[in-house]
Amino acid sequence: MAEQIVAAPPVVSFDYELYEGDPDHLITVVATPNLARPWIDPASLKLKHRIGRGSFGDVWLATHHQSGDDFHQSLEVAVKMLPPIKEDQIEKILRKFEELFVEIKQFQSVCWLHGITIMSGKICIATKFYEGSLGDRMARLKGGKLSLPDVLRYGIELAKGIRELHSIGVLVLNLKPTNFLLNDHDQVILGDFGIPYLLLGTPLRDSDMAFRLGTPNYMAPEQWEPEVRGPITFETDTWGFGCSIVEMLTGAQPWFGKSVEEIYQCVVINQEKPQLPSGLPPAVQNVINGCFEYDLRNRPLPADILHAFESSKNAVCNDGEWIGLGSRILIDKSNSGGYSTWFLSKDHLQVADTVRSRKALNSCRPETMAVTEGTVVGLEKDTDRNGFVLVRIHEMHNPRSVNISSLERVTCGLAAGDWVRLMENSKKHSSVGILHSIQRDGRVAVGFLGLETLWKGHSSDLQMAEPYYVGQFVRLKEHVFTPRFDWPCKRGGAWATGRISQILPNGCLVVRFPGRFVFGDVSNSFLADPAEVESVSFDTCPGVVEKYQHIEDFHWAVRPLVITFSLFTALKLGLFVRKNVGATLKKGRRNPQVHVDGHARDGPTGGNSSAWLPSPVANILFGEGAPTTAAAR
Ligand SMILES: Nc1ncnc2c1ncn2[C@@H]1O[C@H](COP(=O)(O)OP(=O)(O)OP(=O)(O)O)[C@@H](O)[C@H]1O
Repeated sequence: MAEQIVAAPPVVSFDYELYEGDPDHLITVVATPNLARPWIDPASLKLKHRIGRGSFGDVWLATHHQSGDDFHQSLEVAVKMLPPIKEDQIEKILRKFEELFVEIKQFQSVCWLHGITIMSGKICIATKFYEGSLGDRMARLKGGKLSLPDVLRYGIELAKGIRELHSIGVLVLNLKPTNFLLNDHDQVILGDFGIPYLLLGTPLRDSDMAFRLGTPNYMAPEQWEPEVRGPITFETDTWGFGCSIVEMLTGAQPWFGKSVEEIYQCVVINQEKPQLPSGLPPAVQNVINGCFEYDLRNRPLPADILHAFESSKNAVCNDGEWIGLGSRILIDKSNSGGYSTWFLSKDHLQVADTVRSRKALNSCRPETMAVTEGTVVGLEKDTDRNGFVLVRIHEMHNPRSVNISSLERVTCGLAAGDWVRLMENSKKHSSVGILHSIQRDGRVAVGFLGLETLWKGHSSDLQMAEPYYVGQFVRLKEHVFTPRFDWPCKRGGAWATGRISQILPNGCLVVRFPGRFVFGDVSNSFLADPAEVESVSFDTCPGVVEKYQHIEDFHWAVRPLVITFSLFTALKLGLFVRKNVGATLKKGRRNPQVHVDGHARDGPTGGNSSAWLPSPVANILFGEGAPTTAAAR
């Protein structure tokens, strides 16, 4: 099959045209093959030797020979040979590459692409050969780290490269110093233009590769299992950028020395973050800390990073220490409903926008909805930061000045962060998700469990869904027999009830079961599809028994406590009854007319109390020597 594809490659056109070469060799006017076509004849590529081996394939130094009627050219290129891909997928990758090729070639901070070919059944991507990478440079330095001015300079160039790729919808997903190449002007160039993104959704032959989408030490939490903990978005690259900056500043790779499983445990399960060194300009410290937010929506975008790095560039003196005041003040998330500065600055309000008070993120905390619905009629300066807007509220004469961070834009009845349901069910992904963005023209991006990337569509495809919040009790719906994820059962076999401990950006619920007792390291946390669960509360529990059972869901200790308490109460009751019965019996002996002869007239308050109790219970309550009817006689 691969041979068939090789035999029928995209038509190689050698039309002549003028071009301006790669950015390092500007305005070299030559006649050259048609640059809009990425296909390279494999016979024109000669591999010389391997210069590196990465998780996404080997890199070879090669010579690319090109010739036409009146030109001949031999160029040294680097060839990235991708891991084996299932044959029926190769054409798909080639097409994807062709779509990106022309656009990527216009970028200043992304490696110069020569083209693509297939050799020995493997996809090979030829790029300009650079002298080395930032990783190589760092390895040669004492301590392996760069000075702060260099980190800021390279950081700015990198953020620009990432922003360029994002502008055409490409995620890099593999940001790390060995992928940052250096050009002749000591500028950093993105060596990986998004190969993991190119391979996204492509079944690979190597099962280990299929499970990850990047280099573990630099991978964001959602990158490990994008369908489950995703989606992967532009902010996924922000995490990788933060890891690279930490490595440049400290000389130590994040999670160095840990196995892939250990890194997964640290990043995904324990939610740990790489440690930043101290003494950084506050703006840089804020933005890099923001890169390690677990919820990707709270992370900054490359534009925010550029802003912070550029504002700090001039505040750094020669010895690498920073001078002067930092720029942006970090909003304490605890005071802003769980939203970071970066989250809040992603949507800029405009005059005529409909707004309402912002609810706390993933929380049911009752908010004072100061603005249930209003219209923005005026903006203050710096509206993307921490400014104020004038809002006209229905039935209020004068517009009110409201802090921008306490408002959310409502379009077609929806605001970013709302729970939404897709009108048409899909088998592949959950029907309930979280709205990530809504444009003023109604275009939406939604995170759905089961999808690796954001679902894009129109608000008319969605309807509001019941919101979930952290702390809420949930149980699988009755009609769900085979849930998407494992879900524990109670003793009787019914689904257990758990409590939401976290909500992932795709709506996936992390549910803990405090009512279940588990030994040792056994996890008591389960994932759940929001479309498969229903809320459980005292109000929804129909009877007393159900209400009591719901109390047991709060903590596994409730049942043993209740049993102990019941036994204790029974014991106390027994002693109380025994005392009273004893007194009555004594009275009865003194008064022989009291006739103790049978069940009908005996009762708990009269005669021989133990007579109406089964003898074992009587023994427990009154002791072995308790008087039975016969003994009494
Ligand atoms: N265009 C290039 N010019 C010069 N050197 C390159 C080029 N592309 C990659 N390299 C170097 O080749 C080596 C291997 O690169 P490669 O990207 O395969 O490995 P990696 O970065 O460790 O892994 P990954 O496959 O995850 O990207 C690196 O040291 C890198 O700097």
